Amino acid sequence: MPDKILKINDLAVEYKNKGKYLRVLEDINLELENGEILALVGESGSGKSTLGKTILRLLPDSARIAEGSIFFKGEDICNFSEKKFNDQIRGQEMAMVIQNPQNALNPVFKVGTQILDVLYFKSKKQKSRKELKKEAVKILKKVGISDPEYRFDEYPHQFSGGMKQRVMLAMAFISNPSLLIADEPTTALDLTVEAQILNLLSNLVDEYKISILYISHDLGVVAGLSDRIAVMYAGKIVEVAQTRELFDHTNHPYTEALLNCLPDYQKTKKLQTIPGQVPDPGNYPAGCNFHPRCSHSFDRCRQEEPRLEEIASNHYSACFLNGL
Ligand SMILES: Nc1ncnc2c1ncn2[C@@H]1O[C@H](COP(=O)(O)OP(=O)(O)OP(=O)(O)O)[C@@H](O)[C@H]1O
Repeated sequence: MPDKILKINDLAVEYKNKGKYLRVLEDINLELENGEILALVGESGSGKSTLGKTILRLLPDSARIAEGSIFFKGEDICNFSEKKFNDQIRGQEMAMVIQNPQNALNPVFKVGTQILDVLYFKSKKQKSRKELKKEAVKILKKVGISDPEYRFDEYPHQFSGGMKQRVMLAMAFISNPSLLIADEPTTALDLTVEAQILNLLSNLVDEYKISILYISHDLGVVAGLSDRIAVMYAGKIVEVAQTRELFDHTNHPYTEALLNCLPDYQKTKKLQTIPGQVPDPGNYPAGCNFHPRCSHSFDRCRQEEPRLEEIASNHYSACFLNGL
């Protein structure tokens, strides 16, 4: 099996808006090793979710892959038919957890029934739901739901946000996927529950040895979880490095600005923001997309687009400051 579970080459994605395609992702090159947790970080609107949805083919009809390829376990999955992708990849080899589990769980069915459904399809309809109930209860227990036999017969609205996210993780792991795309799974939770879910995720990763693309707007959250971090801005990856390296030797001014925005719990400095906003697709500036918000920008940044370049071992950054 190839070392890289996922290899994205020169990917560009567009959404149709008022009859015109606008580019939302451009020049995306990313690789994910087996068993690696790669965090995708950036402000709202930078294109993180679009990338996750592109990999899992969950884009709306108004979107298209304009360029590039996505190799999963050595095969270009962009060439798979919808049926092949559905039968072999989505929900089997790749699973997803999203920010709001409320939207993923069906409110009219008991939580246990929804887990049973997943187990039933995993058994290729060979086992009866009665047989599978023991397994479902075991799974609920494994993800930290106390009193699982009783909880099995409850409805999603009777579960807290953290419990619902535990259930979503349980359902995602049932098919033993090789890749999990986690799109801000803890954003709607309070800090202590968030920490519990991150711990649960780490434990599941250790046990199942899967790869994770973890989408977050918060560098603080991914610091203790990810092996590597890719920072996105306005549809492009601007910096990629091992987590420790990214924090210790931050290169791109955008990454630096994101780090400066992390809350200071000692309260020794004021809460920082990045002036301005992520530009909308179709309104990207000439040159470097970040230059209007960058305090280090100079003439070249306004004229040319910087490309990702290796600035240290396995550390890539797209900034003209590196050439000075
Ligand atoms: N269905 C859509 N049609 C048109 N444009 C879209 C659509 N979905 C997203 N976009 C645009 O694509 C850009 C990237 O959005 P995306 O949701 O991928 O960013 P994000 O980094 O995940 O942000 P958030 O954390 O807020 O979800 C944004 O400018 C957004 O407005």
